Amino acid sequence: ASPSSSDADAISRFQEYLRIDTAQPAPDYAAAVAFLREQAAAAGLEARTLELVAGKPLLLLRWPGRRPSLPSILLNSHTDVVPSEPHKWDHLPFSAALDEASGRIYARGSQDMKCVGMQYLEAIRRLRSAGFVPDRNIYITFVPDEEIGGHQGAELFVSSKEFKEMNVGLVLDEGLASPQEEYRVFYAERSPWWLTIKAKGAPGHGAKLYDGSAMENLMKSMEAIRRFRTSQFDLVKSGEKAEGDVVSVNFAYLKAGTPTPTGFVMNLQPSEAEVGLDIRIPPSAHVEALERRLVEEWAPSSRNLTFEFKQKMSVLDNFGKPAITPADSTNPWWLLLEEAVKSAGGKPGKPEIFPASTDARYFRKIGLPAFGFSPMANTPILLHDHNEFLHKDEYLKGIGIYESIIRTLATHKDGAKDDESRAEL
Ligand code: MET
Ligand SMILES: [Zn+2]
Ligand SMILES: [Zn+2]
Repeated sequence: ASPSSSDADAISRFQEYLRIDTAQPAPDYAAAVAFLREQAAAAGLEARTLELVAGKPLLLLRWPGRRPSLPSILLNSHTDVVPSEPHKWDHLPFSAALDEASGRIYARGSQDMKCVGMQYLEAIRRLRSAGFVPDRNIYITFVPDEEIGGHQGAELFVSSKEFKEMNVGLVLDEGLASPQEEYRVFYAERSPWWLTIKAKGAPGHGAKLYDGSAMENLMKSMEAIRRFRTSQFDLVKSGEKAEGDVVSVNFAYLKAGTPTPTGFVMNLQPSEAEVGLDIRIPPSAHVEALERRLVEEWAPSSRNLTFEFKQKMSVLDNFGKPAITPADSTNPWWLLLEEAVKSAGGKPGKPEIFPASTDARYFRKIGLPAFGFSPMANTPILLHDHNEFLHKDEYLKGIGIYESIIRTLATHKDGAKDDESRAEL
């Protein structure tokens, strides 16, 4: 096949994966795994489906290395995607429509992160047909449930016997699109806290001004939360701090009022009100201070408020230190990754803290180095947004970047005596 026809085939395969509806809360994991197993077979990979939790398959692929005792490389991606509001998109989120005029492929998951999973497989196909054989074992995992916290996905997997037998030395997981020409690389991430704050208060006539209503109790909290949010956002706006270095707080939902079949009662002040918060905490944050702020300022029981965590992840690893992967010359894997991106013609950016959260935290927690990287340059950041898209040429370029990365990381640098750090890998 000519290079252009194989590119067209690669695009079609990407579209096929994108068309599988794996949106939470009811992802079609069976269809995704069936499709990916076919792709793995075509790439000549060994495949196992681990059902660590019934109905939540985790696909584990292996490209055996010449020297399987060396630490292996794990290329991870998640198969689930976040929900969407289909009617608000220009192209339906699971149509994977290729807009011929612009070259954009529109789909939920086109950036987050079905692109990366398929690019791993396409890169391996190409390396194989070029006759490349890895020194190390290369593992590729497709994990469930990342978008709801990964507890029955990556978190379970890292403590499985299958994982321990893999002798993983380095993990690659997702990053973010970059509107500039530099590819973004992430060495740590913020930890998510998802919590609800509930207010109770005296009900009463809608015409009456009085203290201690549920709405008033909750609004005072929301004002305090907003002041804090503004203080953090200002640090980003002024350029003093990066997005991943501040605490973000956003309101996810509001729930209050007395519903009727035709709307809400207007002249009744409700006895309960509730808000949902998405908070992200950088590895360096003073967590105790934030917890105190929550108890004393945002949800004080004195104002009839209670809070409940739906998700509370720690910023620390198993040794009590911030879970970060060194991204400098002390880490030979970092040097190899940078070199591989450059030699494929890409520009790696300055390493950053991922502002959202990924499964990489579970690998970092147990002390493994993990980098977040999704090769999408010159692309607006649209994950979790309407009209998420990836340009087909960026997708194809990304395959080339992974060819270089996999080739470089898979190759054991024998006799690199001039470079002590490398000899350790
Ligand atoms: N990746 C998702 C996010 O950052 C889920 C994180 S786990 C709570 O929102
Ligand atoms: Zn993701
Ligand atoms: Zn996501």
